[in-house]
Amino acid sequence: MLKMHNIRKSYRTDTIETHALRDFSLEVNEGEFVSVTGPSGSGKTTFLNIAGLLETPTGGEYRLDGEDVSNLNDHQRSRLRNEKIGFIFQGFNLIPDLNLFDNIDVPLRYRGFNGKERKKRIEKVLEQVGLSARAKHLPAQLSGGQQQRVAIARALAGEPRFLLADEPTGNLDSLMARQVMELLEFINEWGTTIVMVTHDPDLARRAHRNIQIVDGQVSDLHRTTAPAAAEIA
Ligand SMILES: Nc1ncnc2c1ncn2[C@@H]1O[C@H](COP(=O)(O)OP(=O)(O)OP(=O)(O)O)[C@@H](O)[C@H]1O
Repeated sequence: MLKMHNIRKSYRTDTIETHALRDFSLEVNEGEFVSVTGPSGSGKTTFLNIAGLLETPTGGEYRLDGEDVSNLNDHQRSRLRNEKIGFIFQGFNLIPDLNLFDNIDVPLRYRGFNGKERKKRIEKVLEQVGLSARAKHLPAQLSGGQQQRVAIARALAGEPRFLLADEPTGNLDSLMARQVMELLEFINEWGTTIVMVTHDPDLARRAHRNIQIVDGQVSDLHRTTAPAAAEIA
């Protein structure tokens, strides 16, 4: 599903060039749940941003569903991103003035779904994350864990095949973190491929596979259980 070969990403400022990713190669199969760990500054977010087509690599090849997406223009990348990829961030990124229903509605409007289709999708995902009764609440009226579940619902409403999560439990206490992790595991069982960056070793171990990034490279591939892709095939 995701195949990166010798990806490089450098950031250049006036005085210094930082090599955030160096000869970074990785394959993620359809249906897998992959956790990504590594020291601060090792390139985890850079990898996720390239995987999610938010940034372009400086070099190397990236194939998504068999299509070479290494050199797409902004318009092509945002079209593919909207079609295939959902994002979850540490800070939830909800719009404070909009209730839950309307927060989830924003990307669906952008995608051009009609009102009936949007309502159907929003009700479905709110039910999936257990927050149907809260549709008219504002984000500030929810706990951190509930806000993250809304952010997950918003990502799911677009029915992405691929969900990218950057420290999704970083702002949560351990109970809420576990609940969010359980929700991600359910979503993965329903068929969505997940790549999750985390600093939490317990959560990282619960994925099918953990990848460590050190100095911009994959340092170790360690499979903890059989991949979901093999179960699906
Ligand atoms: N926009 C940018 N401009 C310049 N340097 C950058 C930029 N984004 C990232 N970097 C550098 O690239 C390297 C990798 O950063 P990245 O954010 O991917 O690390 P990370 O593993 O996600 O770190 P953390 O765990 O602290 O979030 C770091 O040295 C960082 O300073």
